[in-house]
Amino acid sequence: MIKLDAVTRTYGDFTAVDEVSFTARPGRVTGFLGPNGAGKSTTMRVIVGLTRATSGSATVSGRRYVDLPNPGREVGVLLDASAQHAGRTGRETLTIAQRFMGLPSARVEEMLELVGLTSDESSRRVRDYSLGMRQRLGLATALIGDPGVLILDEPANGLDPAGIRWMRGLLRDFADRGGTVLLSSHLLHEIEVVADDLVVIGNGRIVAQGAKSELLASAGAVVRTTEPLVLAEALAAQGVTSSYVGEDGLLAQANAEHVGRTAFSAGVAVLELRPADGAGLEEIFLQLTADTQRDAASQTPSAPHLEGALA
Ligand SMILES: Nc1ncnc2c1ncn2[C@@H]1O[C@H](COP(=O)(O)OP(=O)(O)OP(=O)(O)O)[C@@H](O)[C@H]1O
Repeated sequence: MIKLDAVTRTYGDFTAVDEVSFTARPGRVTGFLGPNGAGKSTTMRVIVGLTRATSGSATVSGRRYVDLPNPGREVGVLLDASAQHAGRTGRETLTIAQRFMGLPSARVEEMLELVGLTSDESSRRVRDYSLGMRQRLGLATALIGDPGVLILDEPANGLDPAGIRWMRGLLRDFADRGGTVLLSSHLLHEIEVVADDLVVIGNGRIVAQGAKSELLASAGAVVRTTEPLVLAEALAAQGVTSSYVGEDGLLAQANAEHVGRTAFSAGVAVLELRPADGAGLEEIFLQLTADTQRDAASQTPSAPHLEGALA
């Protein structure tokens, strides 16, 4: 379990992380989402003691990371795959971790096999690794101590599609065996597929958190119609907010049946109608973080207010 209680980190008069509280639970994959510069990495660095919190507390398995006697046995950490020692081979990197944690030497081969690094690759120096190979090595280092908690910052970065699928299975399996996974990613589809819980951060503050299923269910329905403006007005007359998605689409804050009946009453032809949960994380993400996005084009007009929906 990872528990954050009102963690704040300031740099001068800039607040990078602002009173962040959440819990990542055993048996669940918690997806940590937010736009560039939102404070994800800083929060993760605070959890593992690489950055000091200005105030608030973060614990892993009930203790501060720095107080864990053999942290690698409790928490597997992959924050920056490029930060690994470039002059060592992959095998050397793992061997050092294995010795440091007092593990049997067989763990090195097991981990190489687990992450799919061949014998030839493991003998190359890390400086000659591709980004995907570095990620695999980073995951192997995170997992070698057989920890119960994983903290991974953008682990899918650089992985090919097969690698992403493999990692998804690995994380799912880890959580299903009772492990706790905290995972940040810009790949919203990945998070949507693998995460059980979501924590969304914008400008250093949590804007939503809760079970993914609840968060997505709160997204309403996506409807494609010949006359989105007419339908948006008909929905607004019933107090239902909606926002435009694409040229002829609306994301409405009501269930699909309600939207269908409203469209029928308004005489609008419906081309497609579905609950937003199939398509929705990107839309929800953009709406929740609309005030904090740096790219105005990514904002949807009249974004409904989901903020704090599950916080
Ligand atoms: N050492 C530092 N000194 C000053 N500002 C910092 C420092 N470290 C982080 N920040 C600032 O804190 C904010 C949060 O950065 P952080 O790296 O946590 O964001 P992020 O959500 O991980 O972003 P990204 O998705 O781009 O990786 C940014 O504005 C960043 O510039």
